[in-house]
Amino acid sequence: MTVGTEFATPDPYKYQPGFNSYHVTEAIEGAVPVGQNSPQQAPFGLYAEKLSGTAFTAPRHENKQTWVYRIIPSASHSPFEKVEGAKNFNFQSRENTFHQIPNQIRWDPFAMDEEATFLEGLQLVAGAGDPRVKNGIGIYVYAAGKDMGNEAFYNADGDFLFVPQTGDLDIETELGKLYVRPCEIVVIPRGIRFRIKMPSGPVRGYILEIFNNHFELPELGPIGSNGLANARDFEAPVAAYVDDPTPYKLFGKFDGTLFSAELDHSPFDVVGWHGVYYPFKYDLGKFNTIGSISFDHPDPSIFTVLTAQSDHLGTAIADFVIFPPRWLVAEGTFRPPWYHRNTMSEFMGLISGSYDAKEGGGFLPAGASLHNVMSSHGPDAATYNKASTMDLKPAKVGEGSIAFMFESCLQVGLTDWGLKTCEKVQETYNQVSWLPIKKNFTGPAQGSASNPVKAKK
Ligand SMILES: O=C(O)Cc1cc(O)ccc1O
Ligand SMILES: [Fe+2]
Repeated sequence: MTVGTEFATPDPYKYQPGFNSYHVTEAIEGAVPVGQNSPQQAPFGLYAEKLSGTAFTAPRHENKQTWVYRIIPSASHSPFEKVEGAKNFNFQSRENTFHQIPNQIRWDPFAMDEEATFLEGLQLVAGAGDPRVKNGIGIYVYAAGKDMGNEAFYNADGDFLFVPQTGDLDIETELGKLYVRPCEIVVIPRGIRFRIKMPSGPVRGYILEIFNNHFELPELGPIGSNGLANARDFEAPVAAYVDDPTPYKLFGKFDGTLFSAELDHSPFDVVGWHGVYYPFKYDLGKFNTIGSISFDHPDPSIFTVLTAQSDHLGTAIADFVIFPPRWLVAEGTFRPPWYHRNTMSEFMGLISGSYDAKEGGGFLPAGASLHNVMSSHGPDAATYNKASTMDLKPAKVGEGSIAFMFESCLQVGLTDWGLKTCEKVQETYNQVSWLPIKKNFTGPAQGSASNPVKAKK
């Protein structure tokens, strides 16, 4: 058995381990002042700057902030101007209305776009809520083939959780560098400036954006003090800076609208930092999967990697859930997911392989599905037929596969791009999956001798 994903490309960067850990990191020894945050003059002529990810007054266990020591303050840029008519941008702005549809939706694999930079190839597929009141989510796909060059981006609306499906992301952030491959995820919290290069060729993947709070590890309850995604396996970057007078264009997403400003230097000029507000990555291959070792199919919450809570304890604005390779041993049990309707909405994607509830095909790597609030779904006919008659020996499912779900308490709407422009929606998803399911009922016919109650017409 291997733990962690084996990658073809070695990771060129160093990291600091831990989830929500307090980190201190210096690219030049002594860049972070000793004993105080804001001395009259910071070391090496650096500027001290605070980056707040929660209200100043947030309780200690929630409080997230970082002090950065940088060459030029981040405020040194030209005024922001709205970007008009840019390629592809269809963010969650006031002008964008969603299509609210109760039907089950499934998409063929989203297209690659080798001509686009990450920002040009970022498409909002679905979303809910409003960034202005910090309540809601965005679900994106990205497809790109060009490095961002001297362009950087920050998102004022929320945190981004990237799920790469094709190609490696080399991400330069203010707080250091992260190299992220398919089967790894990366979170870039609100406000942190970054740019993306793609050293292994064109990239494609999914992004979950949350307007509320931040991602946390789920509670473990009776599981105990270890299991699922372990804190030690999350990795934060170490400080890395460039002292570079090349002009940069800084893009900002603010209320779903894209703005840009000019800088006369690199925004990646932080020489040292300390705090708990930083980007981080995680290898999904390190997830410690837990499941039923007696009978019945458990709720998928046992597969939660990260959760972003709403203000209602236990109800997530968005959970990030994975379905990794695992053993199924439950006895006397229909092992795939049950048929169900859920008060939460379920957006699913596939990084590689196949998914055990869709033996009939059609849910493909780089594709997706959406089962909205109370939209009925579950195994397709082929899956039911197989799983209801199979010999229940212990079996490994999902070998070489990894599916995931963004599960939200919010009803999710589709953008024009997600419903039409992408041209990937499968018109017959519902018909091919569930209409072929046969009636197996073996009870006595109504009105017969053993069941004299007549059916009311
Ligand atoms: O619908 C799905 O495929 C996702 C899912 C998986 C599971 O094991 C139980 C419930 C659920 O919604
Ligand atoms: Fe489901």
